[in-house]
Amino acid sequence: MDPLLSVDTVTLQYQTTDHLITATWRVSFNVVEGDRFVLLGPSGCGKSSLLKAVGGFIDPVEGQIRLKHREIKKPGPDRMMVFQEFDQLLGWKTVAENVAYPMKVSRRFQKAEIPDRVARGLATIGLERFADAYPHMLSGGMKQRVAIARALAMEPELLLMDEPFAALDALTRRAMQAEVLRLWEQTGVTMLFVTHSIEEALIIGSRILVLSPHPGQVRAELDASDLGFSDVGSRRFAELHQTIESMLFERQEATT
Ligand SMILES: Nc1ncnc2c1ncn2[C@@H]1O[C@H](COP(=O)(O)OP(=O)(O)OP(=O)(O)O)[C@@H](O)[C@H]1O
Repeated sequence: MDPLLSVDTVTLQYQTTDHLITATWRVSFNVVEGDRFVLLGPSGCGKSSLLKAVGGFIDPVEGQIRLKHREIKKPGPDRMMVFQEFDQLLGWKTVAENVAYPMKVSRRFQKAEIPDRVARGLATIGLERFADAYPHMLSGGMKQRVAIARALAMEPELLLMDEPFAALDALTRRAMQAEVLRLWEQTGVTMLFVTHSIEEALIIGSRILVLSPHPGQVRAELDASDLGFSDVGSRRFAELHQTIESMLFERQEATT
């Protein structure tokens, strides 16, 4: 299948005043339409940097990133990002205004269709009653649902999610994972999802790219499309969990 996103031998670096930091080293992977593609690896292995590069916020020093064969050079409304932080919503705008905002700014849709799109977006995440509420009135989980609805309302080619549930309590996190899977069933949106939780990767991901510690290099690409919520605790889930754990652990031991 023709890839929607192709990341080809991408090296990412940051130049600080004293150091040149290599975040990823020659990372390659392809994401096809409808994938729930997960980038998994320990803290500092360059997962967020890769997502930012796909978002068009940083340029590779080596290699290329292409969306539908076109090189990514800058951010665009075809790639919407959801972050970990609860403060990604605009605090002075209501929930409905927050969802409408990227649609207005990007002019991706006709002005007249925006209210209807906002209403549908809020209905899909069950927050229509909170359309006029302000972000400070919402729980962390609700804020993340609004951020996801806002991104999905743009009908992006690619939904980029950077540890979106890492700051939530365990129960809410579980509920949000189920919510994302439900939204994926509903919309079929292609997702690129960053996490350092093996369990989350196995629940959310149809494919999992395991990255080595800093600087991030591809360790393996695994198929987890047959695993979901109902498989947590199953033998296959435990085996794959163990396989990934030893990959990450072995590598860490080798570098310490
Ligand atoms: N703006 C920056 N300036 C300098 N170095 C940076 C910058 N952003 C990230 N780095 C460095 O690049 C490396 C990769 O960071 P990155 O945040 O992409 O990793 P990560 O896998 O997402 O980690 P985490 O799970 O902790 O968020 C790290 O060594 C980090 O310190």
